Amino acid sequence: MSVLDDIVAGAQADLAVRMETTSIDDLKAAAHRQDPALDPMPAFRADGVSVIAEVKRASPSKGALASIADPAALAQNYAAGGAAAISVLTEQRRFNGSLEDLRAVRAQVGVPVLRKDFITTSYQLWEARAAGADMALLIVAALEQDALVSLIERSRSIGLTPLVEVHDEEETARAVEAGADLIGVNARNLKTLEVDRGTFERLVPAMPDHVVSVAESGVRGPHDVIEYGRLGADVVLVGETLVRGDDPRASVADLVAAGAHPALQHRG
Ligand SMILES: O=C(O)c1ccccc1NCC(=O)[C@H](O)[C@H](O)COP(=O)(O)O
Repeated sequence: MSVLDDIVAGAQADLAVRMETTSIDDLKAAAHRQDPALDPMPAFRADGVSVIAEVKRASPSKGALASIADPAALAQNYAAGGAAAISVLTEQRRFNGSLEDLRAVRAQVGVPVLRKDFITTSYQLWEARAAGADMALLIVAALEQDALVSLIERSRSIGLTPLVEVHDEEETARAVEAGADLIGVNARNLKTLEVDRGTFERLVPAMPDHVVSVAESGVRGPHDVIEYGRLGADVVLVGETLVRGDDPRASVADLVAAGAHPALQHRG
C-alpha cells in the first residue's frame, strides 16, 4: 500500500466513526450558522507571492514536528506576520491534527482558513464549512476524475474555495480539465516523501493563465519564496519551517517581505 493509500484509509476509518455520531443534516445546519466563507483569491491574485502558513504538529515524513499547545495563538502570529491564509492540518493519525484545531484557529483569525486533509467525500466538505473553513484541499492522486469534478463543484456550492493538489503532469492535466482555478504543486513525492522543488518548475507551464498556482512543501526561508516566485508561483504554502522556528510572526513576516520583492511585482 502506498503512503497516500495508507493515510487515506486511516482518514476514512476515522471519518466512518464521525459519521456515526454527527449527521450530515447537523453539519449543514452548523455550516449555515457560520459567517459567509472568505474568498482568498483576490489576495492570491495580487502582485508578489502570498504566504499560506500552516499549523502542522506532525507528519509522516518527519514524525512529531512541534508541540503546539495553542494553535489559535500560533495562527494569530501567522496572521500578524502577514499570512494571506492559514492552513490547518486536520488529519489525526499521521499529522496529529483535528477539526478542533481548525475551529480554534477560525475563532481567532480574520484571514481565510484552509482545511488540509485527505478529503474523499462531500461529508468532509460540510465538516470543513461547519468548522468555519473557507478553503478545502482536494488531492488529485486520492480521487477518481468524476469524484474530483464533483468535489470541486460541491466545494464551490457550499462556499469553499477548493485548492486542488497535484504531483505530476497527468494530475495537473486532470486538475485543469476538472475546472480547478487554484492549483497547488506539492513538491513532496508521495511515494518517497522526498521534496523536489524542481517539481513546480516542471508542472507550472501546463497551467492556464487564469489559474492561481501554489508552491507547496519544502520552503525553508525567504530565498525559496523568491525562487518559487521567479518560477511563477502566486502563493507558497509553508509548514515545517514555521512550526520549528521560535518566532512564527517574524518568520512569516520575512517570507511575506520576500514575496513582495521588486523582482516579483507585475508578473501577471
Ligand atoms: O508532510 C508530510 O510528510 C506529508 C506526507 C504525505 C502527505 C502529505 C504531507 N504533508 C502535507 C503537506 O502538503 C505539507 O504539510 C505542506 O505542503 C507544507 O509542507 P512543509 O512546509 O514542507 O512542511
